[in-house]
Amino acid sequence: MCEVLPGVMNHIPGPHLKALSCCDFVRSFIRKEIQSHRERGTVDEPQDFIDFYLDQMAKTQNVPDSTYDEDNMVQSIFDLFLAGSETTATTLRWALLYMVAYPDIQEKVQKELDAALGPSHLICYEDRKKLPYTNAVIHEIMRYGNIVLITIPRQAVKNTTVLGYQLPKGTLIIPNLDSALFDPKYWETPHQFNPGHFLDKDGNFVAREAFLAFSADKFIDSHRVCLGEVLARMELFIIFFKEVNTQIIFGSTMKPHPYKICAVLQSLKPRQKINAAEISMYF
Ligand code: HEM
Repeated sequence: MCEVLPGVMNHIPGPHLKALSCCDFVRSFIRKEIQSHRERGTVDEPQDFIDFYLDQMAKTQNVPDSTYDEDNMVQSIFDLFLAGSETTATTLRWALLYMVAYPDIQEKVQKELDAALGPSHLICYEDRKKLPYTNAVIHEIMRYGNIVLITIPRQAVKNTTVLGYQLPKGTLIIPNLDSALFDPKYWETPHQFNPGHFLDKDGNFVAREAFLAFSADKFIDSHRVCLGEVLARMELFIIFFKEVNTQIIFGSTMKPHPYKICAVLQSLKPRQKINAAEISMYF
């Protein structure tokens, strides 16, 4: 309703007003950032997204119908915040919960980390190649957590065929990722948390065709994918490592119910599972 009738909804009381005011807050923060980039004047040597966008705005200022303007830049940055923060944070909340719920798996991850890297190692994304079990656990957290049930709605730009179905130009397409992530045709035990889904018989990591947590593009021949997939994979790997190795605790996605968790610093105690009761936090 807010998108269809924004003028009206702004005047009707209700919880959506708080959400709208939070959006306004983020947009005004972004505008201030853009202003400070303008004042810093680094457009000749662009350092980040805002610099590149300002550069592009300058280059296209005489191009009729150019879509590079400040309002679009604000919305693009807003989208990156929205799409990029809640998704990763929610996945990490599932990660913590599953590690508590499956202590045997947590222990295997810790053993693999200790054997491959040692407790004080500074992790980098490349290290995932030495950690097939940990990598498989992260993938299984994403599959089983299934935080984005359906993707962003898309529209067929021409008459097309998807999985044998004829879709005329203009058809609205909403891929259901949930159905692929739990499809018994592709997963041996779809309704169990089983890192073995991503391991071969020798314990090597294997990518799975039906792992569509970031997009359904492989199946529907779409060019739209998650823009932040690589960043998200890196963040998840590094923060998950930190969670398990040091036992640090920490919108529209499938979140776990609020839970209480306890964390014990590895440096203070002999290595143990996340289940002791020294520090507790609400999420
Ligand atoms: C666990 C983390 C994440 C998951 C599971 C996830 C999942 C998804 C999914 C399923 C889509 C829809 C793709 C489609 O329509 O086929 C999407 C789109 C998108 N994601 Fe992510 N995402 C994650 C993290 C991120 C991060 C870190 C960023 C950026 C910093 C990001 C930016 C975007 C953007 C901009 C789109 C829209 C792309 C477009 O419409 O062309 N995502 N994401």
